[in-house]
Amino acid sequence: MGSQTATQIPVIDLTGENSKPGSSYWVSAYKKIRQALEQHGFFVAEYDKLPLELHDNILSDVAELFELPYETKIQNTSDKPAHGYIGKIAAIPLHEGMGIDRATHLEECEKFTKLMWPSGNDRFCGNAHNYSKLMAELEQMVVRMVFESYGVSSYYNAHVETATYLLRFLSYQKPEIDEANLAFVTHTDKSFISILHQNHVLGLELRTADGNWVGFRPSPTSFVILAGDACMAWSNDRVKPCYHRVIMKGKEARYALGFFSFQRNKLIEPPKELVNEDHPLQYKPFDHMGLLQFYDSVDVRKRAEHTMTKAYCGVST
Ligand SMILES: O=C(O)CCC(=O)C(=O)O
Ligand SMILES: [Fe+2]
Repeated sequence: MGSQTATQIPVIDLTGENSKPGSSYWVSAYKKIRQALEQHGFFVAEYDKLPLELHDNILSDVAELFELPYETKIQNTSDKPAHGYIGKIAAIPLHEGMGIDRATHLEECEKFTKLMWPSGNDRFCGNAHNYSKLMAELEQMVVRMVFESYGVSSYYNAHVETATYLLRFLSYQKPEIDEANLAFVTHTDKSFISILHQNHVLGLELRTADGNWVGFRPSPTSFVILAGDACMAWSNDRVKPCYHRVIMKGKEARYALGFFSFQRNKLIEPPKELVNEDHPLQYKPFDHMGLLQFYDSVDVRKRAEHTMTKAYCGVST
């Protein structure tokens, strides 16, 4: 713990008894989480509920998934932007991604597995589903802490009821030339919260409040928690969304899992408690999928910018 390359990476221990709501540690942890999200838009959670065996198995499942033929992988389609197969992008040729929408539902994991392995792959399906359930628990713990830190826990249950989760499998092939290769462009996520987890290969970089890029040092119990644009808008601009990117170097492939929360069938708006004279209302109520579609419609260079959320649903001044 505390083993991150730069001192600026906030690491928050959510292991063991620490994840018990109401404990004195819980209160100090949510204060630190709020501070980290307001300052940098991310923190690293130390979390011990993912068994080491599942960590190892799901990452080898991801490697196996990307070995499937291209024709099979492109079957992973979605009507939602950035939810299905992504690959062969000229600017980031090392990257491929695939996704299971509503991955906490077993039938969605089954549907995906059947598409990829028509003769079945129970191990993959079970691992994807179990991983998603554990990540949903972690996401909900973080959201609960954020809501408590702002004194708006009365909104928490309704928020969780309308949450939906996307699990993405991410692959970055080893670069042919051993120099810094941009493998995922600098961007903020459009999610509410994102959780990134990965194998031992370095590459993920996060931008801190002072504008420095810091490298994430992975471990089986480390999870990067990022605030997305939707969380920024919900918090009425208190939380900062985190800019991040992937740079590949070296001789090994990097496999990672992205777990993204969204709100569905309900408009997102800042709780009235977060709007006052010092913090005038910044966003109109907005539909989360509408935000994704808007991002998908704007110029590709603008797509990575969190300011597009203002363009979509900002209150004009
Ligand atoms: O590979 C990673 O860790 C980052 C992926 C990412 O930023 C994303 O899918 O939004
Ligand atoms: Fe991202």
